[in-house]
Amino acid sequence: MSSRPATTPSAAPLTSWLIWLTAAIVYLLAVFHRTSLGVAGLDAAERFGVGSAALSAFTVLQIGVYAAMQIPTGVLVDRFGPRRILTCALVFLGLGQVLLALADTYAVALLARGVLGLGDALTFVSVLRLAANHFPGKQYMLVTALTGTLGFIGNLAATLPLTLLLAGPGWTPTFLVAGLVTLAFTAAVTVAVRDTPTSRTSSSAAESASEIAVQLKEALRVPGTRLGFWTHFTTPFSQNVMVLLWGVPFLVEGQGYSATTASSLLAVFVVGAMVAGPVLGGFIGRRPELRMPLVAVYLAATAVAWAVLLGWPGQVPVPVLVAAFVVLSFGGPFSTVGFALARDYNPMARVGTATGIVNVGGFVATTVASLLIGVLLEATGDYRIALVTMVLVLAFGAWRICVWWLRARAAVFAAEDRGDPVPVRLRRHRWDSVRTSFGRSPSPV
Ligand SMILES: N[C@@H](Cc1c[nH]cn1)C(=O)NCC(=O)O
Repeated sequence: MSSRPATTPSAAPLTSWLIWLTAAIVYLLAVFHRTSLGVAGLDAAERFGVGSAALSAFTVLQIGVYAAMQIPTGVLVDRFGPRRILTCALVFLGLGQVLLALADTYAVALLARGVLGLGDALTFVSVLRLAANHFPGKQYMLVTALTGTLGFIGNLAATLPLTLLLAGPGWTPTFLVAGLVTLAFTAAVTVAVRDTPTSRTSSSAAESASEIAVQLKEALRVPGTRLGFWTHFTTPFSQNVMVLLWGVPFLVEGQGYSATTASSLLAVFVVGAMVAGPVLGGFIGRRPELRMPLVAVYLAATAVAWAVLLGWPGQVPVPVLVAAFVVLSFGGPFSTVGFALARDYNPMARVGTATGIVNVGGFVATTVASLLIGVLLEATGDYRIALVTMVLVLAFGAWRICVWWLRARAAVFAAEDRGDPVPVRLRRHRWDSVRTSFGRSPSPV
């Protein structure tokens, strides 16, 4: 069973909130830097004399670095503590952006985005690991959701304000200042962040490669980690795919709306997630036994939203699009359930590793769905057919959630039967005996 400090208070003190806020601002900065090429893409193409294929290499590199680093980040943060890893993140983010500000060749710019991607990859899991140290389980969902909300503020800052700065002071001053401010923020982290309520830094003993492999295997063996992975796989990808890539083309080419209407409609995703995150996080934190039933209801609502979007005859009216996008925008907030599962079902020393594993889920679903949509669109030229991918990925994820939900419940009941403490009290149902059909003996909670 998970080891928790015996002294965890029922509500975190103000200092914990200030420590979290400092760390969450690092995430805000990371999302700002991550999304800054969205509006700077055309300037980049002009500055470096490259076309759209070379531009997309920036995104591919960034996503590649982010994905490859999630599990190593989890391991590093468990080993060296979030304070040190967040400081490294700021250094990479700041140096990357300074390098981009001064870059005058495409190769240097690509290197800059790679360095920046490394900093970005180190951030989110570190913030959650810090939150796990400072907040009791019932506040963790809220804190995770609020972290996501701060990320959206970083995203918003990288839209109109950044456009105005690029049009005014220009590329070099804008990115130079952004990079230097990020580097300077290391001072705030050094002064304000404490890894745990009782110590400035925390680190585990040096581990060999084989011990790290065991730690990873142990985290993966826990049904709660797997359930978290599939929950994070299934809930946020609709929102991500629409916002990051296919939303505007679907609305403009597939539905015949203007580019302005399309980008205004995409704002629904940001506003919906920013509002829903804290509300959902606060509620689920108080009623953790309801989190998976609510995820199930949300996935059913997502399926209905896609059925309406894809089945509507002719152009989908704006109010219907808004309603469907509001539903899809709750995917980010619901994805935080995955991180809460990682925290609740793993010992504290392994929460970073488990969080890294869970974070990979959303990335995999978003990438697979985006690529499949592109392939199907190329083959058929029909957005409705291409976007059926979303329903298929949703159905696959929902199936995996069902499998691991039953396994996680079986592990909780087995722990209860042994007299072990469990993070969430569940009520047994008749269908809980279905677990035997999956042919697994109950794994550790
Ligand atoms: N699913 C997001 C987190 C989130 C919370 N609310 C809305 N989104 C996520 O996994 N983020 C990882 C990152 O690095 O941004």
